[in-house]
Amino acid sequence: MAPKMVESATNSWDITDFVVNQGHGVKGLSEMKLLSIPKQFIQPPEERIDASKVVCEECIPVIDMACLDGPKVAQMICDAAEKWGFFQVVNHGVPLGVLEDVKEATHRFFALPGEEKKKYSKENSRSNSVRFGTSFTPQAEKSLEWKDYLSLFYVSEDEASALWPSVCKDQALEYMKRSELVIRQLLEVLMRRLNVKEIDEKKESLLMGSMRINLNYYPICPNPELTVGVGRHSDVSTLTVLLQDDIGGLYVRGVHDTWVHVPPIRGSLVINIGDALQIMSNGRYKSVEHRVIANGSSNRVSVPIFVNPKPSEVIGPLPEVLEGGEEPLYKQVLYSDYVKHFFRKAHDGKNTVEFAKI
Ligand SMILES: CC(C)(COP(=O)(O)OP(=O)(O)OC[C@H]1O[C@@H](n2cnc3c(N)ncnc32)[C@H](O)[C@@H]1OP(=O)(O)O)[C@@H](O)C(=O)NCCC(=O)NCCSC(=O)/C=C/c1ccc(O)cc1
Ligand SMILES: O=C(O)CCC(=O)C(=O)O
Ligand SMILES: [Fe+2]
Repeated sequence: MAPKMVESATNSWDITDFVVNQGHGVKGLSEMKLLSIPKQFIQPPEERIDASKVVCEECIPVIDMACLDGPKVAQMICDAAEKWGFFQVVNHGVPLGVLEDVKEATHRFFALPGEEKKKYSKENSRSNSVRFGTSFTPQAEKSLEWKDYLSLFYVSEDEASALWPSVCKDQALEYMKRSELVIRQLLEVLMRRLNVKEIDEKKESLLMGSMRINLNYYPICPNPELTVGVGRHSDVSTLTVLLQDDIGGLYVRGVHDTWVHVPPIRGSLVINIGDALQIMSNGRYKSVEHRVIANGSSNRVSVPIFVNPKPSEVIGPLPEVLEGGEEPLYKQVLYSDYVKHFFRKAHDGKNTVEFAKI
C-alpha cells in the first residue's frame, strides 16, 4: 500500500525539480523506494543495453605493471590502446588502502543530507572547480541518467584544501597524487610508439596539464532495464584512470556492434584512452565508446581521474606522428573549446570527435 501511494504522489511532483534543482539527486529518489522509475528517466529502446549484443567470449586485456621494464608490457599497453582503447592494470603501485579510502569517502559524501550536497551545485558552489550534480547535462537531455556526481577540478593543493568537501578531500587528493606515477609511466610508453622520445615540459602540459577527479554514485534503481547509469560516450580526456567497486556494470564497445563488460578486479585500475589522445595520435589510439547500466539491487560507486591537456593548449595530431608523411585526420582545436562542446550537449556516443575532424 505505502509504496503505491509514494508512486502516485511522485507522478504529480516536478521530479526534475526535486532531483536536479533541489539537490536530492537520483539518490533522493532511490531512497523513496519507488515501484517504478519516473518517466523522465526512461531511455528510448535504442539507448538501453540489448542483452543479445553483449559478448562474453572477448575481454579487454588485464596488464601486470610489475613487469613494465620488460619488452612485452609496453607492447601490450600500446596494442590494447590501439585495439580496444581500454585495459585494466594490476600491480600499478597505487596502494590498495588508498583505493579503498577514496571509495569509502565517495559513500561518505553522498550520504550527506541534500542540503549539504546542494552547497556544491552549479548555482551555489563557491568555485567552478567543485561541482555536485546529477545525470550529465540535464538541461540538454531528453531522458535523464541514473547517476549523481561530485566533480573536482584540480587547480592547486591550497585551492583543494580550501574548497573541496572535507568528507572526501584528503582521500581524493591522495588517490590523485598516488596515481601520478602510473599515469606518467603509461603516457611514456604510449608516446614511445608515436615516436615521442620524452615528455618534456611542453608535452607534459599537452598531455597531462590538468586533472579532474569525479566521484560517481549510481543508486539502486527500481527498473534498471529501462534507464542508464551513464549513456554512450567517449571521454574527452587524454586518458582516464577509473576505479570501480565490486558491483560491475561498465560496458565497452567491441567489434561489430557488440558490448563487452569490464569485470571488477579487486585492486585494479581501468585505463581508457580519451578523445584528446585519439586526436593527438591521429587516430592510432582509440577513444572508445562506453556506458554504464543501472543496478536493481546495489548502490555502485566509481572514481575516474580524467588526465587532460591544459585547457589553454591547442591539440591536434602530433608532429612526431605526421613526420612520416601521414595525412592529418584532425585539425588543431583549443582544448577548452573541445570540452565545452562536449558538456553542452547530451551524450551521443562517438559524435563529439566530429568537432575536431578535418
Ligand atoms: C576550461 C573549461 C573547459 C571550461 O571552463 P569555464 O568556461 O570556466 O566553464 P566551466 O568550468 O563552468 O564549464 C563549462 C561547461 O561545462 C560544464 N562542465 C564542466 N565540467 C563538468 C563536469 N565535470 N561535469 C559536468 N559538467 C561540467 C559546466 O556545467 C559548464 O556548463 P555551462 O555553464 O552550462 O556552460 C574547464 O571546465 C576546464 O578547465 N576543464 C579542464 C579539462 C577538463 O575538465 N576536461 C574534462 C575531462 S572530463 C571527461 O573526460 C569526461 C567526463 C564525463 C563526465 C560525465 C560523464 O557522464 C561522462 C564523462
Ligand atoms: O562508472 C563507470 O564505470 C564509468 C564512468 C564513466 O564512463 C565516466 O565517468 O566517464
Ligand atoms: Fe567515461
